[in-house]
Amino acid sequence: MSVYTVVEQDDLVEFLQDYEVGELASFEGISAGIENTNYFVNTVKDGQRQQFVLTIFEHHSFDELPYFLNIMAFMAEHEIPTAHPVKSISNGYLKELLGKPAALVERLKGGGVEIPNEAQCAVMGENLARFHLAGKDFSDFRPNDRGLDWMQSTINLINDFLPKDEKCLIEEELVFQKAIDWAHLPQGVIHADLFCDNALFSGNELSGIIDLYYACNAPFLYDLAVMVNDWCRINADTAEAIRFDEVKVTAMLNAYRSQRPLTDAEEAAWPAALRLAALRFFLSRLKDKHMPREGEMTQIKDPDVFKAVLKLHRDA
Ligand SMILES: Nc1ncnc2c1ncn2[C@@H]1O[C@H](COP(=O)(O)OP(=O)(O)OP(=O)(O)O)[C@@H](O)[C@H]1O
Ligand SMILES: N[C@@H](CCO)C(=O)O
Repeated sequence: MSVYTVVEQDDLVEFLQDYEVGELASFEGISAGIENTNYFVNTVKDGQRQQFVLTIFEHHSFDELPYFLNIMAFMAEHEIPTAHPVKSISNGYLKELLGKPAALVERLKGGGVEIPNEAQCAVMGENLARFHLAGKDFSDFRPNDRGLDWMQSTINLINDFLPKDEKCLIEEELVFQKAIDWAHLPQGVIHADLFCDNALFSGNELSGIIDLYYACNAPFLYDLAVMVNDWCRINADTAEAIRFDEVKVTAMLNAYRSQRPLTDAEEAAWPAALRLAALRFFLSRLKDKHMPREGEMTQIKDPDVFKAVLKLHRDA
């Protein structure tokens, strides 16, 4: 259960007094998710039930959160399905609760998908392109803090924990990636972590994209590769047997291209983007495994999945 910060009824009643959301009716901790504390919060305003998600940020500082909350609001206002944060009376979207940064956001309908179908992959491709296009009018800038510099410092940090084959694989891949001209590909606001557990669906309808807390400015193509690597994978009992479902890959790419055609340079860089996206999550999962943060839930995300994905793309 990922409720690191326990909220009592009195705390919440007091917190909600700074919002125009009516009276607290009920609340309940959310077990999914590993980074933050999340609660479903139900209120009643003018006789109408209203539903929200309260997030207490366990790792972000007060300074970095306005960027993410502003993107969520911006995207929701530009008809990209995302959860709109709720403005408090005194301090905009960001508040403090029990000494930590906290925000109340609109609760979206639907649930996560475990094995996405072809139609859902297409919906995600289309909506990611719309997200990228809408972001062109978003004026704030945030560099990618999971880019090549982070990858290099992460491998330096975890080097001693890794078997030789993993070290070689990562080091070789970093040399390859550093030689790619990423800076000249189309860039803008990207989600950067759009895995299956960060989108809520009702049937084949996308109700919303969540967890925008890695959003940053980076090449659009990389964002698409992050998504293909998670949504279009066919998992197997062993990581070595992982494959890709080419029907889903094609559905996702074509739906993306229907909204924002890829440039020739992007088409050429696609195999490298798939590798870069695999490397990023291989490294973060290795770091979480070998150097877990203190107090973090140990819901291990398997690094071997992305090791296998990286090797698959390198061999392709
Ligand atoms: N706006 C929302 N509407 C409905 N449900 C939500 C919303 N935001 C989060 N949830 C639910 O809460 C769960 C946890 O949220 P989330 O994935 O953002 O967790 P986290 O700990 O903040 O991040 P991470 O996934 O990186 O660990 C989601 O799986 C989803 O079920
Ligand atoms: N989506 C990431 C975790 C959150 O960033 C992963 O599956 O490794």
